[in-house]
Amino acid sequence: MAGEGRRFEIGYALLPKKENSFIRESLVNQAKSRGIDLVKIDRERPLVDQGPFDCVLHKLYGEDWRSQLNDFRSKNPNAVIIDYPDAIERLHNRISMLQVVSELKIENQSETFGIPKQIVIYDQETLFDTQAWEFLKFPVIAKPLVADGSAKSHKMALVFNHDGLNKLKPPIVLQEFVNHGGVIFKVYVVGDYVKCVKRKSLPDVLEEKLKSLEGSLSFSQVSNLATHEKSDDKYYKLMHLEDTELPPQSFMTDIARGLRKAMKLNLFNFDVIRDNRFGNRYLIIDINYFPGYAKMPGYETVLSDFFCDIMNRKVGDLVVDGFSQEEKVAEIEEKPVLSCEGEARKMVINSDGEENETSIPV
Ligand SMILES: Nc1ncnc2c1ncn2[C@@H]1O[C@H](COP(=O)(O)OP(=O)(O)OP(=O)(O)O)[C@@H](O)[C@H]1O
Ligand SMILES: O=P(O)(O)O[C@H]1[C@H](OP(=O)(O)O)[C@@H](OP(=O)(O)O)[C@@H](O)[C@@H](O)[C@@H]1OP(=O)(O)O
Ligand SMILES: [Mg+2]
Ligand SMILES: [Mg+2]
Repeated sequence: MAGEGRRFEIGYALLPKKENSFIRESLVNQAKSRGIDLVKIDRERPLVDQGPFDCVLHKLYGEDWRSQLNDFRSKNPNAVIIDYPDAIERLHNRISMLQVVSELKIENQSETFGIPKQIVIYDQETLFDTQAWEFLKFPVIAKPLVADGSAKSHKMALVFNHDGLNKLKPPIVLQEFVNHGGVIFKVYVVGDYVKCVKRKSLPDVLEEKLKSLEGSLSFSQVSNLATHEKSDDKYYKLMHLEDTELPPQSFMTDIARGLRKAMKLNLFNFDVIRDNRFGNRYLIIDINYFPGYAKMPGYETVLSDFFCDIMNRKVGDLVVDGFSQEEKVAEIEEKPVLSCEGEARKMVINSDGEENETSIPV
């Protein structure tokens, strides 16, 4: 049970596609058996008139939703919001998304990590001014700058040479395509929990083929295939997914923890590729808020554990409302609320304190 006999109510607000994939009966039942009721938030009614929820779980954007969350927060100061809109917003821009990776410091002797070389292009002029981005080598991937979950924001192009530039529509990020053996690692983070899985990716591109290849190749969500689709997929077999070694778990966990703390987010995944040129160098190419957890085996248990931990304030370095527990503690009056494992925990107050800047550093 989440608490001593007490039940908790978690309200969720998700788009229909997400609701269908995530809110499965198996999850609802498992959470229920552990004292957590998952309740759909009615988008036709103000959030403040509903619940009162102990926690709001959401993946919705826009000003209206943001102000509804703010109202809810001021009326329910003890409720937890997973996650805070200002923290999520960083992931809606492919430059600010990866900035946090560049700033991350992790001590590791055997592996290194980083991001691919990239530049943001706002207009056609800069796009064709190759001097502006001469530090990038073909092939490059052109990604829409905005990553807001729309179909458009997932439309990418692999550009082999100058001819391929004509079809691109700024604002875009041009990112060096790094050969990585056709396999991508997706690292799912749920609070303290970290799980790395393999997925199919784009195949390597040989340098000598670059000139002869047509200008560019468009694609969308190449790694987002359901498991059953993969088994008969010839390409999937060709990539020897089975034979590919996962990156060291402790290394991925360190990166995940670092990102979680820096971004103040609990629910996200990040895409990692292993640079063929080095073998021990990993590049983070994408971070997604509230990804497809249902694709993780046993996701019901992982998520139910997380909900219980949140309700009992047991998540290590609990990140709620955009502040880590440590920051809250430094900033606000300390009030022990729940006792877990013999340790007094601090109450996390939904203060209206200084919110993070919403402007995106590019
Ligand atoms: N720099 C890169 N080098 C090599 N391959 C890359 C690179 N960037 C992206 N890819 C490939 O393109 C795919 C899509 O890129 P990315 O993950 O940035 O897009 P997305 O639409 O945000 O994906 P998601 O569905 O995970 O949100 C990746 O899964 C990977 O296969
Ligand atoms: O369901 P949603 O619309 O949230 O789609 C998300 C999708 O999850 P799904 O598998 O449930 O479709 C994620 O897949 P995995 O990384 O887990 O493979 C990833 O593609 C996110 O980028 C998508 O979020 P968006 O960037 O579009 O907001
Ligand atoms: Mg991705
Ligand atoms: Mg993405």
